Amino acid sequence: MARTLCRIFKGCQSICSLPLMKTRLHPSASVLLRTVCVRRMLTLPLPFSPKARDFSLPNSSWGAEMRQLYEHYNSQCEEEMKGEEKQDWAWKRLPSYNRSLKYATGGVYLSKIIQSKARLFTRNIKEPGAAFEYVLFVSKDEQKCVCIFQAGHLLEGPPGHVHGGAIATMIDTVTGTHASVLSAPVMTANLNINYRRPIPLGSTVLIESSLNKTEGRKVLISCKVTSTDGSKLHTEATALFVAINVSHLLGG
Ligand SMILES: CCCCCCCC(=O)SCCNC(=O)CCNC(=O)[C@H](O)C(C)(C)COP(=O)(O)OP(=O)(O)OC[C@H]1O[C@@H](n2cnc3c(N)ncnc32)[C@H](O)[C@@H]1OP(=O)(O)O
Repeated sequence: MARTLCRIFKGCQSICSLPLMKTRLHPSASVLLRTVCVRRMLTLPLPFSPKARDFSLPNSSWGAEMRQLYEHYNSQCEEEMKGEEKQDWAWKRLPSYNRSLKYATGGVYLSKIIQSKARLFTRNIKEPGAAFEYVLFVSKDEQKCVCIFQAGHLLEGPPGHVHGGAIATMIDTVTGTHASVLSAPVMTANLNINYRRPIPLGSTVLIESSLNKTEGRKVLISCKVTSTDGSKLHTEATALFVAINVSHLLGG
């Protein structure tokens, strides 16, 4: 609860700081304005739920392999310590929501209904385990990103195997998230995929993304999808992302 309030407060802080930057107020008036702003924001309906679900946390649908790998990477993640230095860590788990909170109000051209109903493609199926179950970890130096992906029964393409479009979706998600961590918001400009070996439905695979190079606004990434022990190569890909200004998304 305290963390949630802290997140909301931080959001409010940036909003409340705008008028203060432009007008010269007596310090006591500034404090009052901030307090009123924060109180008002807390009583107004928010554009997103303050209790947003983090889909990257384990749920009952996760198989033993998914859980073991999650524990393996999670045990190497940053541990939050109160009042002390944070411990060394090799990986960081990236939380995952079904809506990007930062842009939750959507583009100016979207209707209110679309804005309120829009959900991230990979996180829009309510039944746990039915479609995309995944968690992403990014390395400390951010050169690598690894995703543990369990493909649910709704992702069937060829009988008993995962649809190529679903694999492409996951590759785009993993490499795109990695590129965003490395850069600013990005969009996929180019995605090349070689499908080498089908992925059985219900299985867990590793999707590994590596930075090839950055060139100005361009981020070039390579990616491979393997069995969890690394012995089978299922898919290989390269991707080009271009950093965008968010206004790029507001033009329609
Ligand atoms: C949490 C979940 C994360 C999921 C992440 C998923 C990300 C996505 O799926 S995004 C959706 C799919 N992608 C799109 O819809 C993008 C549509 N395309 C666009 O909006 C634009 O073409 C965009 C943003 C890619 C580039 O446009 P713009 O910003 O004007 O850049 P532009 O000046 O054309 O190009 C910049 C550089 O990239 C290069 N470039 C652009 N497109 C390509 C391309 N397809 N192939 C090769 N190079 C390209 C240009 O040659 C240029 O290079 P240089 O600087 O060396 O001259």
